[in-house]
Amino acid sequence: MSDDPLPPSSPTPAPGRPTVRTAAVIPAAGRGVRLGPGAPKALRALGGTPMLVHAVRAMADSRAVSLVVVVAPPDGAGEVKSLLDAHALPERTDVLVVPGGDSRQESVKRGLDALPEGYDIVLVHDAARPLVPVDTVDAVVEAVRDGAAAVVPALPLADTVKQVEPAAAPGEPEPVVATPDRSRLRAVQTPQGFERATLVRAHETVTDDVTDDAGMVERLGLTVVTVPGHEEAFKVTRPLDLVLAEAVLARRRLNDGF
Ligand SMILES: Nc1ccn([C@@H]2O[C@H](COP(=O)(O)OP(=O)(O)OP(=O)(O)O)[C@@H](O)[C@H]2O)c(=O)n1
Ligand SMILES: C[C@](O)(CO)[C@H](O)COP(=O)(O)O
Repeated sequence: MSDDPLPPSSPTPAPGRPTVRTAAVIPAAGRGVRLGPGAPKALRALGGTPMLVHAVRAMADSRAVSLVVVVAPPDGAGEVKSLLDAHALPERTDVLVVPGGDSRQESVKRGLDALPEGYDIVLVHDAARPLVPVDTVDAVVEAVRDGAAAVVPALPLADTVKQVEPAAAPGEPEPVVATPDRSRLRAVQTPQGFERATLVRAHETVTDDVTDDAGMVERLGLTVVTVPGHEEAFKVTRPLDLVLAEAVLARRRLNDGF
């Protein structure tokens, strides 16, 4: 099994600013149905190393992050713990493993419930985004440190987006009802960063199905801000994404000389 050395990292707190501790919650309890049959997605190999290990390292590579809470498949917490014990992480990073739930939202909530006191900034990062660069992680942390309640990495869209009505019956066409102004749309990634109290309140208050944590904060009526996302922070969702992730990793290894 390949076990790459850790790349160097990132931001030091501005002089005179109190150190605010940051934890990352990694929801990794999904099955990965869209990726096809196999082990739970987070445990599948990317460059010979489980995707989850890449994601944990991506968080731990940021000097801002001192605790990573991994939310494991419900019956797989022991396996995930052994897996992480077997891979190198920076000594400054503590890791907790907790069992997840039936939805991403529930898994994140379980991770939040396990967070010890003393962490005032929380990142939520999909295990399915194993290749997010450390600069993106640091930009999110910086924006929360600068006072934002919630921060998302965001990219402009390459495709035009259509809003459709559901098909009248399976196999029937979906009528297009609108073409939103693309210049004002963004595809958002993770890690998303939050003041801990805001994220906890969102998860205690919002009960409807929202596909990202920042969306839950929006439901509280609070402002979410963006920082530039990164193409390599894409989510491994379908089989082609895994091919792309392997190619990105191979290019990095070539550039890094190993
Ligand atoms: N019950 C769940 C469902 C999802 N996730 C996590 O949420 C992240 C984003 O979800 P997604 O990419 O949709 O993963 P899956 O739910 O595994 O994918 P699919 O919908 O194809 O099954 C992933 O890291 C996934 O492990 C989770 O922790 N708990
Ligand atoms: C959180 C997220 O990755 C932001 O783009 C996304 O909403 C997760 O969606 P999924 O369908 O649960 O993968």
